[in-house]
Amino acid sequence: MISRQVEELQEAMEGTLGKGRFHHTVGVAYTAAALAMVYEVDIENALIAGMLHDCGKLMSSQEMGSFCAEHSIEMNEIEKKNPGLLHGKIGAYIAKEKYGVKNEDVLNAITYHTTGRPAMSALEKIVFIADYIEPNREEIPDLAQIRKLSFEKIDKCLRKILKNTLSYLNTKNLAIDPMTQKTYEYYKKRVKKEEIE
Ligand SMILES: Nc1ncnc2c1ncn2[C@@H]1O[C@H](COP(=O)(O)OP(=O)(O)O)[C@@H](O)[C@H]1O
Repeated sequence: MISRQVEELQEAMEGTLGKGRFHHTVGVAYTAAALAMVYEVDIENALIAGMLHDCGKLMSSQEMGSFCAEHSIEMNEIEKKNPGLLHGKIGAYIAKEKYGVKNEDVLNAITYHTTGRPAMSALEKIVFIADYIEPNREEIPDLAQIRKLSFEKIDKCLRKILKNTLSYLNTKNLAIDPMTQKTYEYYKKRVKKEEIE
């Protein structure tokens, strides 16, 4: 059963996000819940993290920079150059301060949903993947294969998503957060190790 908290968060997101982003958000929340069933993660936490993952996206790049400065949220050089990357950190701040989320794993899943990070928790992996594969996503290379893989071999799926994301980002003229490359290297090694064992 969907909790009152999840219901309220969904209503709050419907009232604040644009229609497209709201549909994406609900897609992420329920895809994260389905992955949580497979990987034995708390379903409620997956729904909450999914519902709130983009709640930090309601501002312009300039506003993101000022928001972080005002609320003492640390910004690295890449984030200063490409403030859109800050929406994860800002989202986690809003999730905690406005929506009362206390669970650190949920807050980390929101913080790292765009870049990932090495050695992610199961919930962090699930939200990162759900953001990429949810049903409203279109026109991503190998998406059908990645969707299938996400329910079968989670680290292999992460490796594939990170590789595709890096290829895609290299075609764009923007500052790439090196965390994505680090995360890719980490999961490449991990999958290799799993294959040997
Ligand atoms: N390492 C990175 N460096 C710079 N931009 C990135 C990086 N990873 C993802 N992005 C870009 O950040 C934007 C937001 O991504 P994401 O948070 O996954 O989207 P969503 O709004 O669907 O949650 C996308 O345009 C994506 O291509």
